[in-house]
Amino acid sequence: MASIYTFLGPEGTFTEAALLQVPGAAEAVRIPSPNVSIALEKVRTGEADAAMVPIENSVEGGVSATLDAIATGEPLGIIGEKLVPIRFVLVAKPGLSLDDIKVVSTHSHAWAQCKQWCDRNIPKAEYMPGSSTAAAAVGLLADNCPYDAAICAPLVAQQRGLHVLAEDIGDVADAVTRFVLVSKPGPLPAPTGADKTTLVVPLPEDRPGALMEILEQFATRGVNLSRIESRPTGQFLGDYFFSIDADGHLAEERVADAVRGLHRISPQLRFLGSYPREDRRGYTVPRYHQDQAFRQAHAWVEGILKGR
Ligand SMILES: O=C(O)C(=O)Cc1ccccc1
Repeated sequence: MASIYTFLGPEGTFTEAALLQVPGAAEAVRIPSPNVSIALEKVRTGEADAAMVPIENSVEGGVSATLDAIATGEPLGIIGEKLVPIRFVLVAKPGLSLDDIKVVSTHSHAWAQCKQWCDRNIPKAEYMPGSSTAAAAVGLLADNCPYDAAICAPLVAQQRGLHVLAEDIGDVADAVTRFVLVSKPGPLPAPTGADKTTLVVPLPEDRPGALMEILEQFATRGVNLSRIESRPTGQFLGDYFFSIDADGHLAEERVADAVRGLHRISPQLRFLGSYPREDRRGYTVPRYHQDQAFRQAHAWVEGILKGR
């Protein structure tokens, strides 16, 4: 287990709440980072052993800052995931009421998840992007803060004694955010039967069917995908990579075989990790995609080649 953790800070973010679910993290050293890139860089340089960062949520989809920062630079590995139910509160400078709110700051995903509430209750308020919900909330305590209110977790509002104007302002009652624990590449966590594998696959060539060829590698081996997102590489217009989560562990033959297939098509792919699913949801693998079927098929071909 890691002994020094970093996370998207400051104290009181949803990301810190996710980190505190990791056994031992509450007693370990926890260094806040001002953004996801800096958190991952601390792992690359060895300043931290592992970083907790948001990757996906049930309302907004993928967290682009994380998908991009993990896809480039010195390779990193995902060793675990945590799911956190998200509840938002609106905090404001003392003395203000809803009608006084002209500018609101928060993390872009929090804003997207409270948009309908804001349209209904503070329709004139403009949005000012913040690096995290907690950074926006704590900013209200500074002199000359350029915004009037922030959307954040109840925890940071309570910790900092902030003036709460409204509670439970999320548009979707059961919103959940998924966070991943990232370290330097190393041995994979053992397979549990309910695992996830994360990959970054650059689209090999701009030609008809290139994406279908990538998807076929999973489909023909019975590997289900739970997330696929395209992100621009930043090199030139129209150049994309795919960030993919697949059900299963690299130690399973069907996943390994799919990843080998992907490597033939897109040799620059990145394997980011195989790790236990937080929801422990297993998957049914038909007989012909199970390890034994792969091994028998392999042995059968070997036998023919050896003249048996
Ligand atoms: O800003 C935070 O508190 C975070 O941890 C990122 C985030 C933002 C919105 C929903 C979930 C996580």
